[in-house]
Amino acid sequence: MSAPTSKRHAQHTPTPPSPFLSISELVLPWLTPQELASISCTCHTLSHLSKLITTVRSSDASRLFEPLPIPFINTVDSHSYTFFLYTPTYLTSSPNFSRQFWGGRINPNPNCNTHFNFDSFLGVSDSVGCDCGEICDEDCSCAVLWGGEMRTECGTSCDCELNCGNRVTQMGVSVELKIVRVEKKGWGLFAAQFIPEGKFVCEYAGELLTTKEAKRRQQVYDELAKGGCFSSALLVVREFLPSRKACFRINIDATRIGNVARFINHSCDGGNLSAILIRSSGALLPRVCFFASRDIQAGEELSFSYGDVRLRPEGLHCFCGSSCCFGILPSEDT
Ligand SMILES: C[S@@+](CC[C@H](N)C(=O)[O-])C[C@H]1O[C@@H](n2cnc3c(N)ncnc32)[C@H](O)[C@@H]1O
Repeated sequence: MSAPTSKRHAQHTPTPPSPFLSISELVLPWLTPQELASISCTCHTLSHLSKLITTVRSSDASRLFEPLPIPFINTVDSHSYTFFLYTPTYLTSSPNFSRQFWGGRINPNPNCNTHFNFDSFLGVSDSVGCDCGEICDEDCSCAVLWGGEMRTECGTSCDCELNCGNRVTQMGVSVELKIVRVEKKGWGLFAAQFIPEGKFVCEYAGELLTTKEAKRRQQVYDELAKGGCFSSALLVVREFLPSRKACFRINIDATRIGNVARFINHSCDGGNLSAILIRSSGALLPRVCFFASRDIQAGEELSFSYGDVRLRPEGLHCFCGSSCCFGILPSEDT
């Protein structure tokens, strides 16, 4: 005699997810917000899944690439998040992908939680690193003090490990941050905890461009900005030689692919962040990293001055709110 099966029990037996649901969960996180919006109109299940994806996306702009989640917070309008591709460090060539998995329940991204991809760096094969062992001591030859705007760290040509104290910019964003929608400025990056003066905040990550390509893109971005609904994030940093007659120029474009630094707004008073060039042993090019230039309280917006000021009457209005505001957003004279 077989045991009776209660109707209640039969109702609660978990049913395997339908192939449609499983495939949707794998495919939808690859879609852009526009594609998600149009697909969510087609049926109730896809609408529900799209909402879940939006919630996960707005809870972490970094898609698990950084040690801490960096949420989007918006009390100003209906934007839940902004869409871009994420890279935790600079890319020396244009990415060969145009989509990135973002917002699914299981993230298949193989780079998750690896904060620093040395392989993407232009290396110097015969460069000399330190041989301090696993963790460097105070006499480490890599820890040369160059003064305010440049520092050196251990890198690929060193024996030490990633948790060596002379690799402070190589572990990703380790302070709590949030991306907040601000009236008239779009999104802005804010401190979600107290950040002491001198603390590393984040790298400026994106596509490393030739100056020719940077100039071409800047012209395109300037045209698009005239339409009013476009934010570009192309940073140009110049490193002057001691003679100051020539300079080495780094162009990083975080507009299409970048990290949370792409949300840092301009402040005419210089803001609370300093951009410092970090040269790692074994890497040919320095990285641009932001450090707190003073103590920053939880809830303060992070900002810096957008480089050389070129006051253009037709430039965008500046809403930095500082007492020395020029009224016009500086833009790079490429
Ligand atoms: C690198 S993005 C910063 C993030 C941007 N707010 C966003 O929503 O993506 C630079 C753009 O932000 C805006 N922005 C930055 N600082 C600003 C300021 N002080 N006043 C007005 N707009 C600003 C401009 O549109 C500028 O082109």
